[in-house]
Amino acid sequence: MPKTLSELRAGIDQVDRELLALLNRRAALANEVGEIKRAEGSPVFRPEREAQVINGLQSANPGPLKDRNVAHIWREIMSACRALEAPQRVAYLGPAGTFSEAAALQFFGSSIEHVPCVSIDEVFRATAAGTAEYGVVPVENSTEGVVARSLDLFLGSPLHIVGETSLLVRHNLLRQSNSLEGVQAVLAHPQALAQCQGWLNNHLPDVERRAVSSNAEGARLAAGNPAWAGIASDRAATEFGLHIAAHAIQDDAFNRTRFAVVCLPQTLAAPEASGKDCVSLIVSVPNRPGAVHDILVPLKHHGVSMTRFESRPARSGQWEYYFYIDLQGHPSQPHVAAALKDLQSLCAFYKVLGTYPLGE
Ligand SMILES: O=C(O)C(=O)C[C@]1(C(=O)O)C=C[C@@H](O)C=C1
Repeated sequence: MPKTLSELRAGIDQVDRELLALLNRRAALANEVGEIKRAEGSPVFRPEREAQVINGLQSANPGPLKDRNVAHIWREIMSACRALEAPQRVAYLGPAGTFSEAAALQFFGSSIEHVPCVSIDEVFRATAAGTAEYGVVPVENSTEGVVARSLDLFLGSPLHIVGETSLLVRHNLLRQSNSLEGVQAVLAHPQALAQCQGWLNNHLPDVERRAVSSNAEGARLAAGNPAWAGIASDRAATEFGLHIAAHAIQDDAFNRTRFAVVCLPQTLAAPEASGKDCVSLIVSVPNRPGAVHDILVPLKHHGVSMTRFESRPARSGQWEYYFYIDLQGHPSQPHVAAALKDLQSLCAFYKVLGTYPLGE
């Protein structure tokens, strides 16, 4: 005899009570961990431990819950437990409703103190000055390429990278009404205007495109003028009380942005190995033939995979470049340590930006 709806709901109520008791037991344990950390003066946030918890649960997950939902749920549970130990202040490019805020929430969960900043420079400054313990900055977009300002700021910054997260960026056209009739200007961050140019050319070809400091700022302005539209996230629509006049208008359906999580080394030292890690470096090589080729040789020799290789002008006027390199692995692994040592010996400039667990 199949169970009735009310019997099934009674079953769910029972499980929820058990889950509540278990979650509170977990929170009490985290509180005790917090006391030990306070006594030791060690950091509350431990990204490698959180990565291990999630990886372990995903490997043990019998379903029917999907692995990515398991990750989501436990990130929130750990965020709540972490906040009991001590709330973490996180800086990002604001205002509320930006993709940077969404990335901060995806990485840290929702139990954080928000420190919205007016620019990427300000995120670096606020984090270096201790106004925030952590900063979240965009580094790369799958349609538009590198976020040059972030890469340039890394060069002279005391901050290092302790984590990464990537976000599927879905842009919507937001305005006071839910039609495209009468739009006279579209206001958004230049990267969003670029990521939606095909759609704008097709649907609003003669409408002015106006660059503003962030997509959330465009949405805020569109909320005050019926002839203006913004390009921003679902969250921004809710935040500013706007309609979504067109959904997912980005030209690339799989448009993703990668974000780096940064902090001062004294806030959190380089995370220990989680099993799936990455090392980010900035190097420059002497200006001579074959120098760029030579820095790849130790990687091949020691069997280390390179997952990223970007160049930025060194601004010396000499056609010199800084190379931003991501390697797979952790310096505690002998083959990675050996490759880094050989690589360093070939470089005119060498800076480890960070070692951290690979993000989602
Ligand atoms: O294991 C710890 O160090 C904890 O503080 C517990 C916990 C968790 O909730 O599992 C919370 C915060 C840390 O970032 C890592 C894990």
